[in-house]
Amino acid sequence: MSDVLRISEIFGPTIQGEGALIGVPTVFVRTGGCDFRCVWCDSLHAVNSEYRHTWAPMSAVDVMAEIRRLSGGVPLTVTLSGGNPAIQPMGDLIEMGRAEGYGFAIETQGSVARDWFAQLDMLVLSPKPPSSEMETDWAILQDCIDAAKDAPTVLKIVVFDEADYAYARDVAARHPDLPIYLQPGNHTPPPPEDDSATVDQDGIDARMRWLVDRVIADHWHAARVLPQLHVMLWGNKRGV
Ligand SMILES: C[S@@+](CC[C@H](N)C(=O)[O-])C[C@H]1O[C@@H](n2cnc3c(N)ncnc32)[C@H](O)[C@@H]1O
Ligand SMILES: Nc1nc2[nH]cc(C(=O)O)c2c(=O)[nH]1
Ligand code: SF4
Ligand SMILES: [Mg+2]
Repeated sequence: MSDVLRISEIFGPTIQGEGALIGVPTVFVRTGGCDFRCVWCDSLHAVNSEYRHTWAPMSAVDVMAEIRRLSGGVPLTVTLSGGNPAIQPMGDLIEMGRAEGYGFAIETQGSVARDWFAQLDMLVLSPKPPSSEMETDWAILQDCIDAAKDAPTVLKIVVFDEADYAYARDVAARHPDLPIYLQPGNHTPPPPEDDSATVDQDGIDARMRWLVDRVIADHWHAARVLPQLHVMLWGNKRGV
């Protein structure tokens, strides 16, 4: 139980604003550090190394104590996000929390597979479309799916444009058995030093209407299109 986790922030409970668990009360554990640099990342304070002085080294015991405090000791679903939480040793935290009745979901881009994915209540794989300027390693994405074994696994793709949409169709064709969620990109992500920056919600809504039209025109009836609910409610504010 001695592994150190690099933690950017622990906040909540709030509601999960994205994807399969949208609306579900959750505490977020946001880790610091990422192996990707998506051009439109909305969480650069947990990615860029110039912010690493804000990332606290914490033991799984310390993180669990904070989750317990925030949740009033009443078990809920904990969401591990980041940065990329898959580059951190999360196994002990998950084991400890599950023993107390807490559930664990993770948001990760599918670039690192871990044995402990099999202990999750929800693995959200969010491979990155062309607009991110990142490349997908399809073999590693498959390793992530395999590592999850029987743990519920879903795909969540951010879509900004036609090329991203084509990418999402490709991901769905490669993994027809996995539920797939599409979310419109926020083209006004917060600069890492100013999370009060305003969001162009009208622009995001227009992109979501385009995305809905696109899905319907293709008769892509297995797709699920959702907004970032927390962005609609609180804009780019951090910690919600
Ligand atoms: C900040 S990431 C952290 C977890 C992990 N690194 C990942 O990308 O899945 C959490 C989720 O936010 C999404 N996201 C990041 N920036 C976004 C933006 N500008 N618009 C919409 N979704 C965004 C990511 O695609 C991912 O699904
Ligand atoms: N409410 C809320 N929902 C979220 N879903 C994914 C988030 C993330 O940044 O990973 C996030 C977040 O930061 N807040
Ligand atoms: S993988 Fe996730 S945390 Fe990392 S840069 Fe991309 S969106 Fe941000
Ligand atoms: Mg976010």
